[in-house]
Amino acid sequence: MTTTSKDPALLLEGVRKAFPGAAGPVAAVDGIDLAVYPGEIVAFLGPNGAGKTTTLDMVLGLTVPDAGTISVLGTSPRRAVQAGRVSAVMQTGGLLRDLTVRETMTAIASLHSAKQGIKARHRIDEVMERTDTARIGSRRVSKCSGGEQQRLKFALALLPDPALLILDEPTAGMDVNARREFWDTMRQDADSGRTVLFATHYLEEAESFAQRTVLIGSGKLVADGPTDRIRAMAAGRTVTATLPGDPGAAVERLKAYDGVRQVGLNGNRAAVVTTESDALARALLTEFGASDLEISAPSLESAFVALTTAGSPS
Ligand SMILES: Nc1ncnc2c1ncn2[C@@H]1O[C@H](COP(=O)(O)OP(=O)(O)OP(=O)(O)O)[C@@H](O)[C@H]1O
Repeated sequence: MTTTSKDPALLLEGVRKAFPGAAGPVAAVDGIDLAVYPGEIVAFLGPNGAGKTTTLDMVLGLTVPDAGTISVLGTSPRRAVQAGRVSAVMQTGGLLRDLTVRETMTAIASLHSAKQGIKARHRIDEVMERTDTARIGSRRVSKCSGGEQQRLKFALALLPDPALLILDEPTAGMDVNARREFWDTMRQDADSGRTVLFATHYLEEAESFAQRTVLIGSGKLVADGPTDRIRAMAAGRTVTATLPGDPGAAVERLKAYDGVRQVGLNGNRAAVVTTESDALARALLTEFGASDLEISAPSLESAFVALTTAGSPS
């Protein structure tokens, strides 16, 4: 099948995947629709267990969806991987500890199919320069730091010059410096027009690298849009206050305020998740006669939970 620049590089429609659990099947991915277009760099952001890895495994043809369809560069995930058009840096997947960095590159290049292999072998030097692995070419993998090993995996993924690159938490376990170095390398590659989808726990990584962020929680898409907009949603604060009179009626009024994402009530105490905490605090004090007001910044994790349970924002 031929593709045009308007065709998505990646298309997921109604994708579902469940795993057996003690109390019956657990939906790891619960009906995901997603289109990623050529040249886009998209962060797949979500807390632990959100379904990121399961989704990426299906995109790479490592597992098959229970329902729904996935098209990668106009073909099936498996075919796209076999043709070297999509490659990945995954969390698991080991390197051979006794080989040097350069030997690893050469060995993997020779594993590509005949046509791909010639192309990959010709790219070794260029890719090693680009990923800053050339200077550690003669180092044994076992002597490389976690960050260096991750850069080597990245270099291996670039060997077939894939149109689509999938990264599953590529900086997991790296310290701040190694993480920054990794993203600097990635950024240099980004100009090449490659489509990139990367899973991360870190909002900062989404912010510094992706124009678009897809937020996932409990196997469902919670939000999808420009990263700065997602940031504003996740950066909401919780304003807690005691309400006089009939708190039930106040809850309905509070929901109508700008920036309010969720309103909870415990007795007379209301907890409001909002992106406009100053304005809401002012209104609570002046218009609602509220008292004992507190404003807290939730962790990213709890912001995700609030967003997930607040329903899908537009
Ligand atoms: N092979 C499996 N068998 C049973 N349950 C699984 C399996 N793989 C994933 N799960 C469950 O599916 C859900 C989604 O897991 P997944 O690894 O996709 O999430 P994630 O967003 O990648 O999380 P993390 O950020 O921790 O890697 C979790 O509840 C997980 O426990």
